[in-house]
Amino acid sequence: MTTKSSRTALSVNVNKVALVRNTRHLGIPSVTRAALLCLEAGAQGITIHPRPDERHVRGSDVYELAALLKDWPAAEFNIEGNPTQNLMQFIRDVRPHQATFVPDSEDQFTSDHGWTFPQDAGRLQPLIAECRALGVRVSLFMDPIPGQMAAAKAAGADRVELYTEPYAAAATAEEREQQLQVYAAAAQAALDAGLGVNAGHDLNRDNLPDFVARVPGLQEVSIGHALIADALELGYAETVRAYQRSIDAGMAARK
Ligand SMILES: CC(=O)[C@@H](O)[C@H](O)COP(=O)(O)O
Ligand SMILES: NCC(=O)COP(=O)(O)O
Repeated sequence: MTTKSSRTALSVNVNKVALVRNTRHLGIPSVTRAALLCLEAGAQGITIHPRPDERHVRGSDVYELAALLKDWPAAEFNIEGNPTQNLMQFIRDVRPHQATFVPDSEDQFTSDHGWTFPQDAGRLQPLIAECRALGVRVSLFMDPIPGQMAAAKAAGADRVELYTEPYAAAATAEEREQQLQVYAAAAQAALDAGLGVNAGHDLNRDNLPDFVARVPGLQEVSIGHALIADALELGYAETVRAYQRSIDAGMAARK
């Protein structure tokens, strides 16, 4: 359980390093080297989303990153995916710290919605139970709807990951404030249900401070697209430090 002073962990999603790597048969940019440099710079975890079509992260990346992270016991490995597709074999094989269940179709452009209860409960419960029996924490990718959180807990989840694209897409200060209130209410409902709170999708170093400051109990943010884009300009190490500064600014502003 996080306290007011608990620090929000940064988990770097390296999907987009793999996307660039896959455009040639040269093995560069290296996904494992990107993860190593981010960990050395202070990232608290690595996230991947090995999609069935292997458009970016490939099965081989999963095992290579698992091997790397064995040398980083303080860092967490978070594997995302749809447990009714290819995710569960990776979870059984490498037993990451966390499995994040995402309801994506195989050909989905990107993740754009969370699970829906009670409709999804029946097929998720046994898969959640299997992960937990393997010692793997389960986080469910969810829209910020307070009324959905108790059902996510009842399905056996440990945490929810709040889908943050609607927050990131806010075009005005008023819209951002409205969104912050939505996410704060959803996070509080998750906490009240006994769930941990993660968040991700389209977060960046500019929208991160307000989110960290206002969303209660935020344990982890997983960030990829914007962070890797920044790393193309700043390098991995300086980028991770910049995102840690954004998190620190949000922590300092917590009431
Ligand atoms: C679940 C989520 O929002 C992201 O973690 C996801 O990994 C994005 O997938 P792409 O990198 O394929 O857009
Ligand atoms: N779960 C969110 C994630 O891992 C990365 O999302 P994005 O920062 O690439 O949008």
